[in-house]
Parts: sequence; C-alpha cells; structure tokens
Amino acid sequence: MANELIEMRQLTKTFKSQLAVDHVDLTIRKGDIFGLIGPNGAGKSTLLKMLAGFIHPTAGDIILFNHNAQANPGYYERMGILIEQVGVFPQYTGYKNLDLIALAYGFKNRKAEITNLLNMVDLSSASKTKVKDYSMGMKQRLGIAMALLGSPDVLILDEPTNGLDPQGIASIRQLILELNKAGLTIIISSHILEELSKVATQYAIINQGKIIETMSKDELLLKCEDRIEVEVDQAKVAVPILEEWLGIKRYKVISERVIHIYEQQIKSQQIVKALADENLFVHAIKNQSQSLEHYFLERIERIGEQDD
Ligand SMILES: Nc1ncnc2c1ncn2[C@@H]1O[C@H](COP(=O)(O)OP(=O)(O)OP(=O)(O)O)[C@@H](O)[C@H]1O
Repeated sequence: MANELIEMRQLTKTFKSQLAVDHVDLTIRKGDIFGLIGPNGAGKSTLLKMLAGFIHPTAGDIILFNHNAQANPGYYERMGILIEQVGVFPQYTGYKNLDLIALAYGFKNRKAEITNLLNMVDLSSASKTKVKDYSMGMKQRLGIAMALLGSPDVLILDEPTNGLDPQGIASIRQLILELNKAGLTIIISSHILEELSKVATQYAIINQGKIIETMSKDELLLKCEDRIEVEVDQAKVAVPILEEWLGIKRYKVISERVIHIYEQQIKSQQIVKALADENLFVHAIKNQSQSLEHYFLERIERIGEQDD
C-alpha cells in the first residue's frame, strides 16, 4: 500500500550467540511518529541500526518504499538517523560540523541548506558557537540537523532525550512534532513510555528482541484510562443489562467473565445494584487506574514470567 513506508518481515539479528532482534514483523506508515519502547538491552538500537543500513540483518527482510532494501541499498539514503551519542567535532562550530557532512555528501547548495536546517532546529543564533560550548540539548538538536541533511523521508531517533534536562526534553519534543507536521515520518525509541506518549502516534513494545505488542495512541490511552473492572458469571449476559439500565456505551469485554467500564460518571454501587436487580451476582468489582509506565512495566514483567 502507498502509505506503508517501511516493512520489517521476520527481521532478525544475532551477535555471536546473542539474539538481539528476534523475528520482528512491523509496518511503519507515512506520517507516523512511531514509538519503539523497550527496556535496556531490548534490541531497540539494533533494530534501528538495521533500518538505517548501518548493520546487516542475520535473517529477514527490510522493505523500504516498496523495495527490498538489502537488494536496493540506495533506499537507505532516504533514512536520516541519530543514534545515541552525536558524533561531532567539539572544537568546530555547529555550522562547520554540518558543512563537513554536506561537503562529504557533495551537496551543491550547502549554505542555503545548512542555514535552513539550523533555523529548523532553533540553532541559528548558535551557528558560530563551538559545539564544545553547546548544552546537551543543543548537541542533540545539532544531531537532528545532521540527520536531516539531504532531506530524508524518515527520521530515526534513538533515545533522543536521554540525559537531557526538562527544558532540553521539551525542545526536542517540540521539534519532533514540528518536523512531523511538516510531513516527516519519524521513528523514535525510548525506555520511558510516559515521555514517548507525548509525541508518538503508534507504538511497538519490544522486549528481549521480540515485539510483544503494537497499538495506536488511542488504544494505549484506552488501556491506561481509569475504569471499573467487573467480574460476573457471564459478561455477555451482564453487558446488555448495563447498557439498558445504566446507559453504558464505553466498555470492553476482556474475557468471558470480566468487563472493563470506562464511563467516569458511573459508580461501582450502581453497577452492582443494576445487576443484582436482574439476579446477576457480581464476584468482584474494583476501580482501576494505571499510569503508562505501570502498564509498560506490567507488560514486560508478564512476558518475563511466561518465559520462566
Ligand atoms: N555489537 C554488538 N555485539 C554484541 N552484542 C550486541 C551488540 N550490539 C548489541 N548487542 C546486544 O544485543 C542486545 C540488544 O542491544 P540493543 O543495544 O539493541 O538494545 P537497546 O534496546 O537499544 O538497549 P539500550 O537502551 O540499553 O541501548 C543486548 O543484549 C546487547 O548487549
């Protein structure tokens, strides 16, 4: 489909005996801010490095812009990437650092492109300052400008807010949103779901090299929304009663016995009473709320337990 910019099919990377990325299937669409979330060592950087063509997969395929990237490596050039530490010459200015790369790439209109990029990442006023005098946040923004040289279609950012202060984090977040608004598809990794949730529109959770869940922003918010969990004998019998008597519309049947109700104005007692009036017994009922971080940790732990 035209909207699918990147497809990973059974993508796998092994370092000697270490399985870093394990048969990953993922699709990234045009306009996504795709958040790859996972704990340390989960395989995020390895996955991103494969997408950028920095390292070769052990098995599986990467399809970039409908072409197999391994067979057509030119498509990797349409990916801009910033991985962990920015590789810069600290004794040179921001402008000069960008110019060195532009020169190496053989860009014709270097001055205009660099001026435009510095403006975009809000470093125009520091273009003549040596990078050794930049804050961490400024260095990251320079790194993003470097990744944007050559106008890629996709920007890959590996933990771009790591080690930044709140102001630095906010400015990177703002930049990501602006670049996306201007049409750039962005893939961003993080080990903090709360931070990712401020920008990402799609999510994949990775743990021990495997994708354990993918979801949209709306799906994630729903999973973490305050709710009442009701356990009954048969959810399919209870639901029509709750719809009719309490007018609930926002609910999800989790299993044969469990329903989640997201109507904030409805109280547990009303649910128990409505069901009791129809001779249905409530086995358990509780209010639940969980933070994004709690949800993420719970997912990771649950998978860990299954593996034990
Ligand atoms: N070049 C390498 N040689 C050997 N093992 C590697 C190499 N690169 C990564 N690994 C291993 O692969 C696994 C995944 O590492 P990766 O850096 O991709 O994880 P990550 O999710 O990016 O973690 P972090 O947030 O800590 O960087 C880890 O067990 C790591 O030790």
